[in-house]
Amino acid sequence: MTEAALQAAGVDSYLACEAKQQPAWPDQDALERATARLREVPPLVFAGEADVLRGHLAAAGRGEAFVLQGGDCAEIFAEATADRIRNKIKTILQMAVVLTYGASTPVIKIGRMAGQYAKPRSSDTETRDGVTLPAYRGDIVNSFAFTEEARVPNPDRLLDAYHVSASTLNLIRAFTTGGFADLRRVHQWNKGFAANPAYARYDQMAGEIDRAVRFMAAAGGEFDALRTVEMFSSHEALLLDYERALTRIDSRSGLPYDCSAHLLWIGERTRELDGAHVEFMSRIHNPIAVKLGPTSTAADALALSERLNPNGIEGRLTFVARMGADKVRDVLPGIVEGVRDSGVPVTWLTDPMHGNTFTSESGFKTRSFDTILDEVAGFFEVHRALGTVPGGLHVELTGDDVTEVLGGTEEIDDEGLAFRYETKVDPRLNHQQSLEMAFLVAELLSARS
Ligand SMILES: O=C[C@H](O)[C@H](O)COP(=O)(O)O
Ligand SMILES: C=C(OP(=O)(O)O)C(=O)O
Ligand SMILES: [Mn+2]
Repeated sequence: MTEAALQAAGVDSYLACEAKQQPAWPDQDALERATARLREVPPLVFAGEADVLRGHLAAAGRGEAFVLQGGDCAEIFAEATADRIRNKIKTILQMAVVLTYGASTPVIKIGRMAGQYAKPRSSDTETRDGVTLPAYRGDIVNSFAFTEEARVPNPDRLLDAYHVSASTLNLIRAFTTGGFADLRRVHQWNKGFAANPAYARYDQMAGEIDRAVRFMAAAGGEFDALRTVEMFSSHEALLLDYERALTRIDSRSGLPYDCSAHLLWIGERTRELDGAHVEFMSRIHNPIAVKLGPTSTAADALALSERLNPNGIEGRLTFVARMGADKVRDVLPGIVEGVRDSGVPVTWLTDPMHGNTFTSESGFKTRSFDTILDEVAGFFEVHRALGTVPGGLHVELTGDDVTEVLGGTEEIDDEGLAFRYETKVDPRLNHQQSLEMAFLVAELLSARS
């Protein structure tokens, strides 16, 4: 019955389109067994939650809130531990406090978490010391270990991804509603970190918040809203076998939702208008995002809006600009202007990470903190000049003290990258750099209106 309803809703139409960046599964029977099972498992999110997020994204598009979307480039099964998940949540919560308090703006918190397991790659292969193997495509497909066996796409990993996502999401829900995220613990979130200017600044702000909260409590205020935090999940909807298998008919509306996450996005490498990703996403009713890189045009953006949001529903479509600091001021204005003039509702985020990646002299894939900030500043400048709304920030970050991005007040240099470089794909802001970025974005945001 449900399968019939899904098919009637057209969720398989993408099968007729070219799907880029999909693994070549060697064992089709194993793939079918895995997806058949995934079609039966409970959904990870409820369609009603996705609707709530759509409403929040609409508010961000109007400038009434600000989106903070962050997490790993690629989540790793073995790293889905309580400590690491807690550190990531804590980082997002701390950044959100800085933004909310610093810019007096509600912050919508979205993790690149609980499903960010599939990676598009520039090359299908990787060569090390003269040995060439299939590229690592994320834990949902194969393993990072550099052996022939590890790199074979294994459909059992789809089920692993579902289960690890479920346990991650469970912990996110527990932490954000069970007391950990209570604003009266704002000081504790900063404990245990070494002395550093960003932490000192945070501590001072936490002190002010603490006093305000105590004052309101003494004055008899109601605090339920401060005890829990709303946090949403998101990932790139890259692996269509997985996304389709987790699509369900919403019992309230009879409409299909991809219940693998609240928000799904289409990446820069798979946003062709006639491609399978756009076709699939046009059929589901979650809020969705599309990355726009430096080769995008206003015509591309408008065509995507027509395909993905033909009814002009506010909050349905978010564009994530990832132009590069050297291009954002030249390329983005024409696109934002075209969208503005057409009147279609779009929420604009900046991803200042993906257009600013390079290989350091010592051979690490990295980004520089100042360049990342420069792209964020450029994004705000473009919107200010056009009278449009810079609606949020999309970043790759971790709650751990890794050394993957150059710069910041710790002044991580090329030599320093080797100290704790852990990412399997792209370099992430560490905890301290994330907080530092939040303070700088809070200043830009305060000047938004
Ligand atoms: O996360 C984004 C992409 O998957 C990543 O930047 C691609 O990296 P590659 O160029 O190393 O394949
Ligand atoms: C693959 C990613 O980005 P993009 O599609 O913008 O390159 C990503 O967000 O990790
Ligand atoms: Mn990435």
